[in-house]
Amino acid sequence: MLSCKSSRPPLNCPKVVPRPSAEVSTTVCGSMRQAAVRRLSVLAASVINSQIASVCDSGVRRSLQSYAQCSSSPGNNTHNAVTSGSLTSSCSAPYEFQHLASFGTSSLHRDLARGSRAQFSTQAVSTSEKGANMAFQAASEPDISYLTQKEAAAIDEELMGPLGFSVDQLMELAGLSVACAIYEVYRPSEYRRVLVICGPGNNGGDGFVCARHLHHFGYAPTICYPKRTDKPLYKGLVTQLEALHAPFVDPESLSLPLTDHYDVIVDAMFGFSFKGIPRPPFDKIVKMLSVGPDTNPAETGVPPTVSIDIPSGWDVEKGDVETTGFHPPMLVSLTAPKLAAKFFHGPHHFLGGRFVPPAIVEKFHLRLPPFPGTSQCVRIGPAVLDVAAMRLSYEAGALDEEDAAKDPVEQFSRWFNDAVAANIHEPNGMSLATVSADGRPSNRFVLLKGYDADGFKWYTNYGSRKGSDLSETGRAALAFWWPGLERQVRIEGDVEKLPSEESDAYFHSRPKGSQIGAAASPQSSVVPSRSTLEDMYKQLEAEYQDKELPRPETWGGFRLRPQRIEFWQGRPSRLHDRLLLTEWASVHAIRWRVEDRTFGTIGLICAYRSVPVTCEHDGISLRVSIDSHQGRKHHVLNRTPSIFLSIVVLIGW
Ligand SMILES: [K+]
Repeated sequence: MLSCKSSRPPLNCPKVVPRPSAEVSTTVCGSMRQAAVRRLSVLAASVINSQIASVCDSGVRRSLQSYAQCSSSPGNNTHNAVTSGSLTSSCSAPYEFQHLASFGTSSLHRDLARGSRAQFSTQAVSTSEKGANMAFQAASEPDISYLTQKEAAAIDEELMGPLGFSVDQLMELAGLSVACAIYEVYRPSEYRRVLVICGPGNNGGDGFVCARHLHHFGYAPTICYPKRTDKPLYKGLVTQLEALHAPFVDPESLSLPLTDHYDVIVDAMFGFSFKGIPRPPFDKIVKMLSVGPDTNPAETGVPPTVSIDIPSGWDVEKGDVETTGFHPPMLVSLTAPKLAAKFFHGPHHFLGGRFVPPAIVEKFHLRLPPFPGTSQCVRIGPAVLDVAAMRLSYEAGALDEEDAAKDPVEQFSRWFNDAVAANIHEPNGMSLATVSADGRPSNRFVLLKGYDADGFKWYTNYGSRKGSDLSETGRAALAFWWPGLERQVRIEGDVEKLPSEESDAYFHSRPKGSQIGAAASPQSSVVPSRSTLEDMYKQLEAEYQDKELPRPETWGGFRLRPQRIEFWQGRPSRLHDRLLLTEWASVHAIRWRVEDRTFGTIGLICAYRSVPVTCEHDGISLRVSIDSHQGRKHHVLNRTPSIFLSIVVLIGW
């Protein structure tokens, strides 16, 4: 019997955690990493704006391969490493997150260590390098109108005059858009306590509306409203917030460090009608908030500030001419940015107020970016290149083994239905990873077209790269990513072609346009021009106008018979839930068994939450007992002695 007690520091300990040793072996790789990061930043900006394939040159590929070979982050964390930036500064990540890279050895890492190649596309058939670079330029210097103070007021009058809007209507949409923009950058999981400072005019009204929506989004807003008015609109907005039990505080009670009480500040003091220098009591508040966009809230005591329409105290056209020193990291311009916004250099600039009708656009010759989908706000200005700072806390749910279906296809079905119900865009989109006979991996997104106990199906051109990889090796891996639910499903197994009758039936169920497209496209081969493809399409369209198009022999379905299915649910601090089911064949039937939960997770829970842990083993199985505030939990792991050893090392670490 072996017992060990953990004595790790609590989670909020500010201690800097050394990077895991395998990652630290970077004296040689350090400069390559920096180069990779610089290039990745440019690449990331291009990803945001356009298809990127053609800008990823061989140098980037080499740099990234170097990085991948230097790092030892666990499985999915290679993705995390790229997006959350453990390339540059793993020590700037939250304390508990820094530890995660210490655990586990992923199959991806093993594959890379064996010398397999990481996959990067270097060529795109349909995207020119020039096109991608132009898209990047466009994002850096947005083609957008900036308004003078006079124009802003004139638009206001036009909206509320001939165009029939009321002030509370516009205020509602403006405040909602600010709340939505805040949610994009400062999630309530980390920035729950919001101080909204409201001025005497409509900018202050936007602040009230924003505060109300923030409440409904899961934040805890507090209001500072130094100069009250008796106007019914404002009294109503105040009453609405009081009914939500939002506290109101006096300006005198505000003092540094504001970070003790608030995680983010909304500056709704003055908008486009501001003139001169802030008068009391706003002068003191502006002074208190006067820190640059890149300063550290822990040092200044000022949480990140979001300014509505204009950073308060700034001249509406000339910016911070009074040198208030107030430079918030986030600005939400309404209707269109005012000239002062040209002097805003913070990382987050959004446009809100999705209510500008074409009559205003025409009359004032406005150039405005389109709002995506149903969004109330759109990011403008240069894309954020601080990839290291991009991280979300996963809080959408948990996956408990006891709640999961025993049959993985049934479990997949549950999650797939959840994804459909959650309105995830194309929930049947999945990445399909294949490998050629000589070990070159490749990956792309395709659409799942059916699943049942026999496997997961999709259709493609048999002559494509994936088609030939699958014919050569007969193996593939699928991955589904459902962002709103923070869930991932990974499926690996053997692949076979579907019977031709099944491919025929599916082919003829497709819209005629898709059938012709499949027949016309010489998949994965370079075509002289797009018009060649279009000509071929038109020719087939004419030929088969009134008759059935036969399924091309080169086009059909595949089925992956799963051998491993992993269900992954994101959790806070990267302590995700994973449930891995692997197939095992008994004499009578194929069955599934649940693999052990990630050892690292158990080790982490013990090590970083300072929970008492006891381990007992009898040579065949290891019983780990953990005391937590929810009671005593037991985990039994059936593993070989070497695995026991590593678990014991993890727990004792
Ligand atoms: K403001």
